[in-house]
Amino acid sequence: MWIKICANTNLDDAKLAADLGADALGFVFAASPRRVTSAEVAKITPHLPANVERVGVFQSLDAYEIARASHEAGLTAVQLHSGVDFALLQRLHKLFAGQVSLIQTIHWQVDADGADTAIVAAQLRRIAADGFVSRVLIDSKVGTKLGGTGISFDWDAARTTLAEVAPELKLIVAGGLRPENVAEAIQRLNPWGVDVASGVESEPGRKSPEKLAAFIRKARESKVDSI
Ligand SMILES: O=C(O)c1ccccc1NCC(=O)[C@H](O)[C@H](O)COP(=O)(O)O
Repeated sequence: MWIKICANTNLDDAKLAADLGADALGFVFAASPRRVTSAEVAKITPHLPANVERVGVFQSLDAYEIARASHEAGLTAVQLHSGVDFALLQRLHKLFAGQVSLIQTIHWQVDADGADTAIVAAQLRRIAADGFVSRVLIDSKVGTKLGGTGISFDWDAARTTLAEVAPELKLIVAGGLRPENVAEAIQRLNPWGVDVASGVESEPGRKSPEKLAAFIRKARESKVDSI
């Protein structure tokens, strides 16, 4: 199970998450109480173990701005967190030429009445067909809020779509995960990875060492139900 601890804002939290066994650390460049600049991230990334991915989370920037920020911050992956923009994916795929990997976020509207199933399925099929991205992060959209919501989407409604539509994609579940529910999310959705921001914080932008340790341990220990 691949584990990403997102929305890191300082070196101590990032190092602790890496020491506890996180596979990837996220840095939010989008509008957020946890927002960081590329100059701030550039002071953190050189101190992290080489095998830990450094993922920048971006919204509403063009390909050249994302590439410049990634280079300055020392990122190894970029997570596109606004709607799916296939032209942007294609440009970044070409610009990065395999040096920085891409993660596309798809949002599951928390207050939708089933309509999201068809939208998410169509996006997954198109992403798989285009082949620019192998990892897709499924996050909750709450009203107009696109990240760091602390709210889970409807796992039961999503279960069949996520399991069957594009099995070649590596799916990462996010949105409202906490130490208390990450095992259940893994059992029910059988994702390739999990991602958390607010569920391991003591306050916005500060990680809780106890919650971090518990989240990573529970995610590592989790077993999957047969779907
Ligand atoms: O974390 C944020 O504040 C944030 C704000 C705007 C866009 C993305 C953001 N986070 C990106 C992530 O990958 C989060 O881990 C993901 O949204 C889950 O957050 P949470 O529900 O708090 O675990």
